[in-house]
Amino acid sequence: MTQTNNNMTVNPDLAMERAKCNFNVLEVTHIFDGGERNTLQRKKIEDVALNSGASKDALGEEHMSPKEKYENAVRKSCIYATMMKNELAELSGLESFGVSSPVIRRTADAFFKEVSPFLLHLGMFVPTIMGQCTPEQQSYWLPRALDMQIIGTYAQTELGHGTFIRGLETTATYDPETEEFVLHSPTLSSYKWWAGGLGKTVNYCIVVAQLYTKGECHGTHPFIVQIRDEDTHVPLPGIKVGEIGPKMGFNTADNGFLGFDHYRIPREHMLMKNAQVLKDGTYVKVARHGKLTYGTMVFVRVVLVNEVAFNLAKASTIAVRYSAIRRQSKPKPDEVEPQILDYVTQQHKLFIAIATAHALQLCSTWLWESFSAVLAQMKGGNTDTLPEFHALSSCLKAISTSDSAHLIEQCRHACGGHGYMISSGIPNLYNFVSATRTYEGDYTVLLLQTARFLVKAYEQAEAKKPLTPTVSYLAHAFSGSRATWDNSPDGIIRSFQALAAGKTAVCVTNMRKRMRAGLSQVDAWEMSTIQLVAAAEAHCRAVIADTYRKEIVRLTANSSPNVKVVMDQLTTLYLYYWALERTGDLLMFTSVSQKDLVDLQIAYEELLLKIRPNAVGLVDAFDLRDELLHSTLGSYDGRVYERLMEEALKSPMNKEPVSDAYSKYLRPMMKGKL
Ligand SMILES: CCCCCCCC/C=C\CCCCCCCCCCCCCCCC(=O)SCCNC(=O)CCNC(=O)[C@H](O)C(C)(C)COP(=O)(O)OP(=O)(O)OC[C@H]1O[C@@H](n2cnc3c(N)ncnc32)[C@H](O)[C@@H]1OP(=O)(O)O
Ligand SMILES: Cc1cc2nc3c(=O)[nH]c(=O)nc-3n(C[C@H](O)[C@H](O)[C@H](O)COP(=O)(O)OP(=O)(O)OC[C@H]3O[C@@H](n4cnc5c(N)ncnc54)[C@H](O)[C@@H]3O)c2cc1C
Repeated sequence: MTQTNNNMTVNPDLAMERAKCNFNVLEVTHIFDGGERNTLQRKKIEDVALNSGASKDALGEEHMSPKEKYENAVRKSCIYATMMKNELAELSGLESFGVSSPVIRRTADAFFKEVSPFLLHLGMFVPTIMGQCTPEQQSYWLPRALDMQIIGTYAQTELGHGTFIRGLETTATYDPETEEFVLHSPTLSSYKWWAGGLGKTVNYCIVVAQLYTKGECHGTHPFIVQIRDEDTHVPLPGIKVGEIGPKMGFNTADNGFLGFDHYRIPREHMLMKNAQVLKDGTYVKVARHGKLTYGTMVFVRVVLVNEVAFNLAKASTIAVRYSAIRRQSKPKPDEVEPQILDYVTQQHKLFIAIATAHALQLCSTWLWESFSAVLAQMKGGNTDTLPEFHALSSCLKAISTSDSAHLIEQCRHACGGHGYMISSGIPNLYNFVSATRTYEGDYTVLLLQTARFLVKAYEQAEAKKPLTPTVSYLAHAFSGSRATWDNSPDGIIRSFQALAAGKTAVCVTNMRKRMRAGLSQVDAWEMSTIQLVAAAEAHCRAVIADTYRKEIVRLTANSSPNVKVVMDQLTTLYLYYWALERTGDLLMFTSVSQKDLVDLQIAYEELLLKIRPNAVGLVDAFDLRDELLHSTLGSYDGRVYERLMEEALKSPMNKEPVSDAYSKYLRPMMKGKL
């Protein structure tokens, strides 16, 4: 059944797939990693972090009680944090450990099937200190946080409000007598809720509260607040803190609640980069843009695009490898059962997942570079590019998380019944990624932020004013004719832009009509929000398609011919897939004909067949070690059935030949003695 490859026993179907792959897998790995240097660095980090075996558990997390799971996650977080401070810090070339390294973050996934209770410390607490403190505050807090002498989280959301930050109820009232802020939770709905690590792990947190001074409310501001004793870890007087209970995922992250009873903190604990309260209580606004206190959220939205691309790469690796070893049905009676990867419907489910992982990975790098440019400009006092960036990061966060969650679920469907096993790895990926659609700004809410920007840009285009780069296509929205359909990649991208422009135009027209009919601006906007969300989605798809195409052309300029071909096939597949998903829109806003769409469908199906021989090579190119996949179905060697059985035998239910439930309940019932 199996054959040996590099001292590893490999399933013969997988070995056959690898033999027929016609491109250089390593070259594609370099493209995905952003260059050969990054691949080498990633591999070194993975070797140091994973070869010691410290990431492994004797008993699978899924068989532990919630308390055991949590304690095990803390244990491994401490091991990993220590590695990050020592050997990994040097390897990742960082002066201080971890904060900007997605590789370090991704490697951590080998340690946690769900997430680390330190995720919010590194993902939001530290970034907030870096982004919202004055230099003096930073020099005090940052070294302590980076060295993990203190552990923190980001407590913004309350029981009553998550989306609407301006509606938060926690108050921070300045007392000039003592030069302190008094934090208070006036209602049940004002209790902080959700912050990761808050339940049991952290001793500090960033608290976002309504600032009152001299009797006036100045809106929400961030404060750094100690909630537990630095030595005993006991919650401090005036603090009510706990864990919020079981969730769909994130069950090792001890998400918590927090309430304050007139709890006092020193004045200096307000994070004062963007606004200050002087000793006498005078409020001073420093920032040139009103929303800079939302900066950590923007940072995380950028990071999340990369995060979900990585998780989608994992799910597609699992599902494609499994589909190569799984044989099912007998369409041709004289032949052996085919690999399920040979079914065109299976290819339709899976190849878009591979292409989307590439599209999002490349977009995330581009987004990160744009973010760095915006930050550099803001350092010089210029916030002009922030609105466009907020619109861009909002829609990319919304669409990338939503598409990834959908495609991960599709990967599960592609694995049939076995995909439903926790040991397949896919349920944990789905539970993690489906939360990303909600947190850090819900899908609809963020698309509506992008829509605000689109409508303004449309009005600028109408007035023939200059447009910012990502919406420059709106300048062509007033030609009066429908965009010409052309099925070349550039032609399809132009059509996606025409959809976004057309949908935005419809929204503006409808809102104006509604206002003429007597609705207020707010109500006219509200009545148009279904279409506004659709316009923002179309805009985002145009941005992703354009960026993916441009980046792949750039990155493959010096690639070998077969790599160029397979990367071009994936990009084209992405464009065809989304054109076919949006045929109704194309008929509305472009000159596409019924025949064009029939031809496009045929071209799409032929493309699936062309990609088919390279499918396993493409997921191998993601270069995800088995430790990161945590999957019985997706391991490199394809020993799926052996692993499923090994995992089943580990179930505590199999420890005893007869369950206690037999004598307690089954037997009495069956004997009529219950
Ligand atoms: C050691 C162990 C191992 C551990 C392993 C880790 C290893 C780590 C290694 C390295 C670390 C690297 C980092 C890792 C990172 C990992 C991933 C991170 C995962 C983190 C997990 C996070 C969990 C979730 C956390 C949260 O959810 S926190 C809470 C988030 N909350 C939200 O997002 C709320 C959403 N709501 C809003 O943003 C706003 O309320 C709103 C919807 C935007 C509306 O705001 P508001 O009402 O104030 O404004 P409007 O009136 O609507 O608009 C007024 C104008 O303002 C503009 N605007 C709004 N927002 C912004 C903005 N952010 N920037 C700029 N402009 C903005 C808006 O457009 C309007 O403009 P106008 O011109 O139209 O008027
Ligand atoms: C796993 C997880 C971890 C989290 N970690 C943290 C954390 O560490 N720190 C923290 O502060 N928070 C955290 N959160 C909270 C998270 O940020 C919020 O749940 C999220 O921002 C959504 O807000 P909400 O729950 O208030 O949803 P709501 O705003 O109540 O949304 C409910 C529904 O109403 C819709 N809706 C709301 N407002 C509008 C509108 N204006 N227009 C149209 N539709 C609207 C939404 O689209 C959604 O469908 C976490 C959440 C989860 C799930």
